Amino acid sequence: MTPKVVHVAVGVILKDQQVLLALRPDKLHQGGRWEFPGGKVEAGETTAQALARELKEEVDLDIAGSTPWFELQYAYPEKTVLLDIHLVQDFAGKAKGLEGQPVRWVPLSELNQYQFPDANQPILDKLINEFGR
Ligand SMILES: Nc1nc2c([nH]c(=O)n2[C@H]2C[C@H](O)[C@@H](COP(=O)(O)OP(=O)(O)OP(=O)(O)O)O2)c(=O)[nH]1
Ligand SMILES: [Mg+2]
Repeated sequence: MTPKVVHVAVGVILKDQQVLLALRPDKLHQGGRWEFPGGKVEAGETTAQALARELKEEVDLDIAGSTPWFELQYAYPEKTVLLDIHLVQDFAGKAKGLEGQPVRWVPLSELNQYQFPDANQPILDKLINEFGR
């Protein structure tokens, strides 16, 4: 079987030492874990375009732009993901879970209380290193 890599646009949305998290529904891959909002990049889209679309669809935010931060590939037993992680610090709107999912602004100092998808550890480490205080 050819290993397929799923390209995912991930938004680390920061405001006042807080980051926006959303709870993945139980039935989804890595369900029951808190994620950085985002989703699969579709054919013909740039990562930035995919991210803007996903953030509007999932959490009702309008983003003015995003800054590529880093990429991370991770092999789950069932699929391999390429997380293309962008920072978002310029946005409008009030975050709400448009798909019925809980969303929460979480202080960076409290991130250790949340369970994330297995791939996410490097994102958390880098967040604390670069933005924590
Ligand atoms: N959004 C997001 N996805 C993550 C994170 N960490 C992580 O391993 N993933 C994985 C879980 C999924 O396998 C994949 C994202 O796919 P998804 O199913 O949420 O994609 P989507 O929003 O386009 O949803 P759908 O239209 O396919 O239902 O990336 C994260 O922090 N945020
Ligand atoms: Mg998604």
